[in-house]
Amino acid sequence: MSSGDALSIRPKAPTPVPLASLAERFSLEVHGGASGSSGIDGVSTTGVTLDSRDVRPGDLYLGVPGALRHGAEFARQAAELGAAAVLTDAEGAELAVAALTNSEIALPIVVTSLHPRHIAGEVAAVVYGTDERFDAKTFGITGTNGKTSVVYMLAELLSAAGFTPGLSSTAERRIGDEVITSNLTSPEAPELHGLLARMREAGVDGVALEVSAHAVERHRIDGVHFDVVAFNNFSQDHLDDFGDMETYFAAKLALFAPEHAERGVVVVDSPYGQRIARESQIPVTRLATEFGQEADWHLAITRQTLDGVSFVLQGPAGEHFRGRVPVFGRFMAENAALALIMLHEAGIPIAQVEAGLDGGLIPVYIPGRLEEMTDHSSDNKPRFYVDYGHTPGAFEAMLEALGEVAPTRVIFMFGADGDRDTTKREEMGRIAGSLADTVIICDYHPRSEPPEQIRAQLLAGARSANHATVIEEGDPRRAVRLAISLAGPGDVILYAGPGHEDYQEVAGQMIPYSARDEVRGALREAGLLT
Ligand SMILES: CC(=O)N[C@H]1[C@@H](OP(=O)(O)OP(=O)(O)OC[C@H]2O[C@@H](n3ccc(=O)[nH]c3=O)[C@H](O)[C@@H]2O)O[C@H](CO)[C@@H](O)[C@@H]1O[C@H](C)C(=O)N[C@@H](C)C(=O)N[C@H](CCC(=O)O)C(=O)O
Ligand SMILES: Nc1ncnc2c1ncn2[C@@H]1O[C@H](COP(=O)(O)OP(=O)(O)OP(=O)(O)O)[C@@H](O)[C@H]1O
Repeated sequence: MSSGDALSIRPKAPTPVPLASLAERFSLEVHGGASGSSGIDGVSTTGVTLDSRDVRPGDLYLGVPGALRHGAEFARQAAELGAAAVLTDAEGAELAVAALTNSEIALPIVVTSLHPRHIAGEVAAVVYGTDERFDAKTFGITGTNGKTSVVYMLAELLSAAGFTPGLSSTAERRIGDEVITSNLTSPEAPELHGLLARMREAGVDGVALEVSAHAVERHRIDGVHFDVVAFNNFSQDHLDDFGDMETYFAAKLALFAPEHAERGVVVVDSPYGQRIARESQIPVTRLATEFGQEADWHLAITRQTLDGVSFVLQGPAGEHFRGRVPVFGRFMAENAALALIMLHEAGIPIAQVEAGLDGGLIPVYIPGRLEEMTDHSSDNKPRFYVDYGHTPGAFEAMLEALGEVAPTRVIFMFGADGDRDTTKREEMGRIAGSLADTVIICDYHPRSEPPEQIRAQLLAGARSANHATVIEEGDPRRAVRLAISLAGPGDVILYAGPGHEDYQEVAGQMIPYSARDEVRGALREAGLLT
């Protein structure tokens, strides 16, 4: 269950780093504190974490102040798990001393005058050796929808070009063939550098990282030097955290700066993309998917069906690529094109990628993104897709894409996150009600909100469209079976939200629930899957 309770990924053979050298490099003061906390001579560290529950012996535990509590309060747990020292701020030093009172464990406490979160990435990069000494080609993608898809496209194309890819996304962290389920989309900086160090040990030489707006704004990518970063699109999401669209946009724009990356690639179909291209502090190249939009690269869709989309990509110096992805939706061609251009900008020629592909087919598999559950072995059966989309922009992109590949009817089922951005719910409902034929509203992650309250907002939006048949069925298990019962030959059922996830968060409980497994089981019950 990806509830974030897994221990973070670490290198298998870290190199100890003397605490004294970190103290000098980051101007850390040794805290005298109460009796028992010892000096730092002879102390070295082999790992970094800001979560006391994640401490391994020899770790430098970062006591970080947060919205709910100060991490230094957990210094005793860190000590009991074998931390070599605590790095925190002045307030945290007092809390750590208090937490360690009457503890037989003497733990050095070093103090920074900065916010501990603001040096976490650089400290972790030094401890793990993932600073400038990490020479893998490193790519980052930000935007509201499609980041995970682009990350998987990047990994597939890197592999075709002869690289050993590693990736970090909302769905998974992948280190060569090793796959770990993710908790946060973008892990905290210490975990990210531990992951990069593990990747280097595994011979990974091409890294694709999903970069959420939170990651940039909350220093989670500090210490990472991206060869190329990209921006794909921007629409409403996460206003619970950023408050307004301009603040959310500024968090993404901040990635296009020399302290983070060398070069950028920007999709300039939208005014937001054009703004990134204009205001970027690093050189950018532009991709347009709409005819007539001024750009360096141009994408044209040549064919699309439910089984995939074919496209042609033209570059500024005559570069030309004819390709296909086995997932429907013109935006999936855009995701592939963006990944191709990112590799090109990092000095990996399109011809080198092409040489590793069979006739331009990019055999990408993106867990829980328009992932087909049926086996479409015969066209007189309905098709069932599970997706991760949970924003108005994603709903519009998916449903418009389905409209272009003309299934007979679209049955669209979804819910909405509790305790997150509530202002996008009516719009999600309205878009669904406008573009689908039948809408089934069910529960997703209610969290601490009453599920019927969330459904009511979605229902209001869906009914305001005065178009689709709108049905309420709170239990997603029953909603899946209802959708299948309503579907006829050639119809498409699209279940948006849960994607790859294997849990449902209800009133503080993480209930095991995999939408993909549930759908496959229901399809077998209905004789639609062997
Ligand atoms: C808004 C946000 O990003 N909050 C993150 C932040 O919380 P915070 O700084 O307020 O920390 P806190 O919960 O008060 O805890 C303070 C400190 O005590 C530590 N602690 C806490 C408990 C304990 O037992 N031991 C311990 O050491 C914590 O690790 C933390 O360092 O640091 C915490 C520790 O790493 C994260 O768990 C928490 O993510 C929360 C769960 C979250 O929901 N984040 C979401 C919004 C997020 O980051 N989403 C983005 C975007 C996804 C997308 O694009 O859709 C993502 O990248 O996932
Ligand atoms: N380029 C795109 N433009 C618009 N919508 C897209 C695009 N790519 C994918 N989508 C839609 O958005 C959904 C989410 O895609 P994906 O998980 O790749 O995005 P994400 O940005 O990683 O989401 P999150 O940040 O929540 O992890 C997809 O399942 C699809 O419906």
